[in-house]
Amino acid sequence: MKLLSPAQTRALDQATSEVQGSTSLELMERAATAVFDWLLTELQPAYTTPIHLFCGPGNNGGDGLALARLLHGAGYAVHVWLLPADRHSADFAANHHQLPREINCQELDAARLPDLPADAVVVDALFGAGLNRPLTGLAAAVVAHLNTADALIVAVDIPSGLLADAAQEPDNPVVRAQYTVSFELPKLAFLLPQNAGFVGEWYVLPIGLAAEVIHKTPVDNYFVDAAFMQGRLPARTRFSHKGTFGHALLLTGSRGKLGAAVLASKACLRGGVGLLTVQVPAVGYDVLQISVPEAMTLTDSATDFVTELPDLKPYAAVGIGPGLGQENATCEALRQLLKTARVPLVLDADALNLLGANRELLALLPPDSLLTPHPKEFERLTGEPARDDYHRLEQLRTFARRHSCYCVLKGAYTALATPEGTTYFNSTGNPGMATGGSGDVLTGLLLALRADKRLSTLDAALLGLYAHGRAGDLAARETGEAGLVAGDLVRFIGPALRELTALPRRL
Ligand SMILES: NC(=O)C1=CN([C@@H]2O[C@H](COP(=O)(O)OP(=O)(O)OC[C@H]3O[C@@H](n4cnc5c(N)ncnc54)[C@H](O)[C@@H]3O)[C@@H](O)[C@H]2O)[C@@H](O)CC1
Ligand SMILES: [K+]
Repeated sequence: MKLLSPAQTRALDQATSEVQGSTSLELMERAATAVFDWLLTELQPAYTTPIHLFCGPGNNGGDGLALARLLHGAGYAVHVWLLPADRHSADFAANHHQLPREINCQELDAARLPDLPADAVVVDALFGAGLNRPLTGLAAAVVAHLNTADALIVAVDIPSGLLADAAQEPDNPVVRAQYTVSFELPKLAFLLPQNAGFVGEWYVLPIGLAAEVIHKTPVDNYFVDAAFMQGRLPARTRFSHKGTFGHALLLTGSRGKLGAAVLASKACLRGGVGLLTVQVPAVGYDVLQISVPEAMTLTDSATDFVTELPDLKPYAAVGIGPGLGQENATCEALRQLLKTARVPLVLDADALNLLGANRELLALLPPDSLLTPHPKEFERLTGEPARDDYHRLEQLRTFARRHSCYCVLKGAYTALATPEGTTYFNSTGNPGMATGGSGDVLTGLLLALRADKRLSTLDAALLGLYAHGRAGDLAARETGEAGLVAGDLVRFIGPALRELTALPRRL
């Protein structure tokens, strides 16, 4: 799915009306009906549940008024609170006019803000995508009031006070919703950790906006869902052989961190690699041979850490990082790898820390390398702490452009920035995956996909991130989130990839 800017969203609304020959008021009715259906299905309020709708002066408020009418018509106990304003949008006015007289509808007054019992549902329809400055005055007081109430808050389109695609000062008033119900496409704001406390659990409801217009709208950001992944992983043909899926080399492990080497190796094999050779320090020989018999093991001349590169000729892709440690001699091996490798690279963990500590090495990164830092590793790579999540995203884009690489930023909605400046946000995964070794599994899986000669760098990266999260979701069904360990992810890579595999064409 595409992530549109507020201006593009407005343009899409208008274009939809033109293409479909409908009015913006009809579109608003569709939006309100979608929220109405969602509320009844997901929240299942009792007829006695007090539902308080807080409506602003624009179309977000118009959505709230239309929703109040629908709820009232279905027999629910609604109460409408209006934010006084000099001007109202035309569709707000139309819905205000249509509001049945029996509905209790009052203007908000700073001196007498309404009591909101704990069993009430609050609908936040104060401001939506039209917000262009921080809330002040009465609107700010209402937001503060809602945030102290125990009632359940559902934000329409976006929590009021939150900007759809830009940062705001930490003390700006923003509604803290339990649920955010948005239309057609998600917003960038929903994907960033700093907004989680405002957005809560979010839903995107289809309201039939013009697909052909969305298709033509150029964007920088994508949300990677199942539909987006369709067709990216070709099925294996009967005559495929080991060479098709490549021979991967993994440089990994140091004394006490061979578990990382084992996890990454197993993930690479489960990721479908044709052949895997693992180079570990001498101390890791038995460990690897016994734990991962499917892989070939090369040992370094050093006992405790990796210091050398084997001949790189046989390999289709090289991965480096899991459990590597940060010895100087390891750094030299990394330098050699960057200088000599002519095949796709995947760099993770200590390989990234070494790059961060020796930033002159970044100039040696071969184009199209894939880096998989988490925020702390990314900060070491840039050397500049991010002001907030939006700034960090900007840094990620700049980094990928500057170094012509694909750079991941691991997190709840892991981001992938491409050298062309596009960012993809992964949709799979769960908090159970915040556990040691999870990243090593990702590295191994990505390495397998990069060794697969059928896949572009972008598809390999998207498939790896999506399948990794999906493996976590499948594993958590069995283990629960707390009980999930990285080894469980390895077990579910196969099923996750199977779900993604394109079915052969049929007539
Ligand atoms: N995206 C879609 O496809 C659809 C959107 N609709 C709704 O329309 C909304 C956007 O409507 P609008 O563009 O009218 O915008 P809003 O309803 O978000 O509010 C805009 C109004 O608030 C004023 N305003 C902006 N910032 C303010 C501030 N800090 N303090 C006080 N006033 C402020 C503006 O001058 C304007 O009058 C969406 O969020 C959504 O709820 C739906 O009705 C129909 C479909
Ligand atoms: K809102």
